[in-house]
Amino acid sequence: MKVLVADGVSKKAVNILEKDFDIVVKDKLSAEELLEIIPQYDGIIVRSASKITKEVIAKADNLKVIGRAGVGTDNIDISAATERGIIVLNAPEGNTIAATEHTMAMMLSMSRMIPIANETLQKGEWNRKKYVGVELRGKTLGVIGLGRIGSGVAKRAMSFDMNIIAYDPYLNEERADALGVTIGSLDDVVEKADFITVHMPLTPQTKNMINKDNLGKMKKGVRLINCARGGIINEQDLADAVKSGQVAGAAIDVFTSEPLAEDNPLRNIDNIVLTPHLGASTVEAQIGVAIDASHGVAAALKGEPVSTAVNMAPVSADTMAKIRPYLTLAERLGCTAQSLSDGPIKDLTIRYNGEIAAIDTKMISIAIIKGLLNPILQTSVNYVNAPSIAKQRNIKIEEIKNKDVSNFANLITVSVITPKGEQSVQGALFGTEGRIVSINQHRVDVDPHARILICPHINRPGMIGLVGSILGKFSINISGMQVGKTAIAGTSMMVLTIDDDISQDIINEVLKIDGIFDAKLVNFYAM
Ligand SMILES: NC(=O)C1=CN([C@@H]2O[C@H](COP(=O)(O)OP(=O)(O)OC[C@H]3O[C@@H](n4cnc5c(N)ncnc54)[C@H](O)[C@@H]3O)[C@@H](O)[C@H]2O)C=CC1
Ligand SMILES: O=C(O)C(=O)COP(=O)(O)O
Repeated sequence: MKVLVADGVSKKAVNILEKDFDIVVKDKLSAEELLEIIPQYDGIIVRSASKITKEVIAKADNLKVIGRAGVGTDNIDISAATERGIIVLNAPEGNTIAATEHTMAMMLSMSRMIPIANETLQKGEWNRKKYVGVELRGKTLGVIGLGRIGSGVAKRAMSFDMNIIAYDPYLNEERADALGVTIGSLDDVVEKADFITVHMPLTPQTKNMINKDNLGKMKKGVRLINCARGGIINEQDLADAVKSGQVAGAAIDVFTSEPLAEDNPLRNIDNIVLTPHLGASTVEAQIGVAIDASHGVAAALKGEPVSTAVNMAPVSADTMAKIRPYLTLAERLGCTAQSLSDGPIKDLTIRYNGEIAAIDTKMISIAIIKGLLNPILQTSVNYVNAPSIAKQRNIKIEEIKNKDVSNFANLITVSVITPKGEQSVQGALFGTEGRIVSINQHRVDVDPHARILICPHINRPGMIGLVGSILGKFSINISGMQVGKTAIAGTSMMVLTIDDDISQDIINEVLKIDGIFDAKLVNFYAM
């Protein structure tokens, strides 16, 4: 598979990905070139420069994953990607410190007028009177958006003896208390703060959140910082407020249009400090986000779940550690249930018994659905699109959890109903190894790998030999065999593990044997 590493993402990404994939690096990529080359790629890693639009996604016939080496995914059309089953993931933590420190740098350089003092001094102007700044000590800093970066800024500002007032409608009180900040409304922040810094994504709610109306309500001489996203503070309104003296200074790293447009109103105003979207631009942050994004991309391309996917049900790292061992087994149970069924599946019931019932099983159920659908569909079914494809196919899904279980520490039961009846398969984890422990009420112990041929048959001597000789005739090697017991009188279940490919003609020969009720091939390679 082929991965495009764009936008000057650190070469660490190449080091990680080149072991398993073909890598092409394009530090500078025009919109036209991206549209032209995207069909060749299975994965892409970008920063904020490349725009992965609906049009790009429409042409991305092989794309399975978009990795964002950074936080903001506003340069990616996530709903278009989700519709095509493309995983979008980000690297939310690697650049937090860089953006936090940049915000502090911007706040300090704005309040001490360092950029203009430097610029004029470089030209030979020794002007100590003109560049008298203000202290941070004792001032109130309003933090809007108290997430990773906002809380880091609050923490650092406290060490400058600033008072913090924060507005974040999604913040729980416990976290605010732990941070030791006062929580207020947006109006509180607007009216009380001497400095205001914004740290939330650009959304319909946050766009133009700071505008001429509330700029007018702020303390005269307020200073503003935006190291989050261009447009949260209306650029024209801010420029006007700085020119009128209502706002004493502003420090802006991000813009409505990047690279900075020639006619951007924030240009050429002495009290405004501008940087070209440098918040994440430290050596450490770029290495961090490249490592995180490329591990995510590698996992996605290998069909494994990704904890930083933004278009999938979110799973914490802690939950992921608990569920990871179950995922392969879950997928294989889904694949087995599909192979056992005759006709379209109408209902899928997933039962979790034992220890597993206590954990968040959402992703395990998605793995089952993925295993169930992948063998029968042309489109690749993954952790992103599996639930919606099941819905489109009118498969009713029910999850039942119960801590009670006998014989096993944990048990997953996958039952499917088709117009021809019900089929069920159970699996359990032994250590980290998944086994199929029952098929249609026949107790077995099967390592679900390669291909298995499942033959319910009459319980009489010689049946295994008859099937074995047919497979032998076609030079099919049997590498494992199990005969399942059941309470159902007179029937047994033969499960043969087969390494080679096996055609329907051979299966038809097996079906002709007197006393063989059925022969179902489960091909785990087709998942
Ligand atoms: N300048 C740069 O180079 C960088 C910019 N960023 C940007 O900084 C921003 C913050 O990043 P993180 O702290 O990592 O994100 P985060 O997700 O940890 O925090 C965002 C916070 O905003 C809050 N929020 C959401 N909607 C809000 C609203 N309507 N009003 C007030 N608060 C709201 C959320 O509850 C959350 O606490 C993002 O936009 C990100 O893209 C991040 C890294 C580098
Ligand atoms: O991570 C973010 O949200 C950023 O804004 C950083 O963007 P960049 O990767 O430096 O183009």
